[in-house]
Amino acid sequence: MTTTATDQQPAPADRESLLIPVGVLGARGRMGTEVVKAVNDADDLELVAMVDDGDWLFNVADAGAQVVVDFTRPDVVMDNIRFCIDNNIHCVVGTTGFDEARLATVAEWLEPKPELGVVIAPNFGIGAILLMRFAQEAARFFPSVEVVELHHPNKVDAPSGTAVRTARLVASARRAAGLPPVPDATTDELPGARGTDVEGVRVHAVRLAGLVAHQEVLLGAAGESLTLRHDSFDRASFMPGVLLAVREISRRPGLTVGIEGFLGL
Ligand SMILES: NC(=O)C1=CN([C@@H]2O[C@H](COP(=O)(O)OP(=O)(O)OC[C@H]3O[C@@H](n4cnc5c(N)ncnc54)[C@H](OP(=O)(O)O)[C@@H]3O)[C@@H](O)[C@H]2O)C=CC1
Ligand SMILES: O=C(O)C1=N[C@H](C(=O)O)C[C@H](O)C1
Repeated sequence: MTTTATDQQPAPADRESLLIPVGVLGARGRMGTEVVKAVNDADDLELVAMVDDGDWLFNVADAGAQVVVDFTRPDVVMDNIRFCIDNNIHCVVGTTGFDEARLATVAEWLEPKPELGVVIAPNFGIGAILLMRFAQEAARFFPSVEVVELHHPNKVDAPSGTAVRTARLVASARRAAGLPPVPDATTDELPGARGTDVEGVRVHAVRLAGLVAHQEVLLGAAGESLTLRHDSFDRASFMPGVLLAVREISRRPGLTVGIEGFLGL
């Protein structure tokens, strides 16, 4: 029997036209390699361009990419986003290094293109996203809180984007609850011993061979502590979130930070 477009399954030619053409930036990197695999394995996506350092960025536009996934480096990601916006390509960005100023710049670039979407997510792992949410929920009940992130030693940025976002979310929940500063009597300290300060929350970064991406949020009150921990043992853990963002982004114009909303959180 011949399958036609009126049957349950679209005819092969129609099916091809339904595939989302995807380009990957940083395609030969640790995350990029995994994204290339995930896109190739997805029935509804088509990998049309792979670009890495030294490659011609115009390849993604020439190949007709509708969505670009960027896992490159903090020092190049802004140029990549600008290029995609100029070329009317939706962006799914996992690269770290975004502060408020950078986010505001991207939002400004998007203003003249109201149909375009850019999602910037410090972490696409579902467990990591839930950990951030749980930490935010717990924050108001505990006077003390610190964040510890642990990563592979090839990571160039510290602390991790996820840790910075977690600390900001926790700090915001503490402010909303009217909590005083975290108690800390330290006056005598070797540089770095207390980590870095993100909006009043101490963040510590560990780099260790054998690790991938891990984070703990330690919360303390009189006589008790709560430890929230997430482990990405394999970069495959980020792929369901990346693919969800690729599929959703054309329906989410403007700038989105984090994929919590895509998950119904
Ligand atoms: N949001 C999330 O869920 C996750 C985010 N990340 C973040 O993603 C980023 C990448 O991480 P990771 O894959 O481990 O890093 P890698 O260094 O393994 O990969 C980055 C790749 O991008 C390449 N690159 C550099 N400049 C350009 C450019 N201008 N255009 C295209 N490609 C370029 C690099 O080449 P070269 O090596 O020659 O510089 C490298 O191949 C980091 O910021 C990391 O923190 C990581 C995991 C999960
Ligand atoms: O570089 C990594 O590996 C990771 N980077 C992201 C971050 O900085 O938060 C996400 C995850 O932690 C893995």
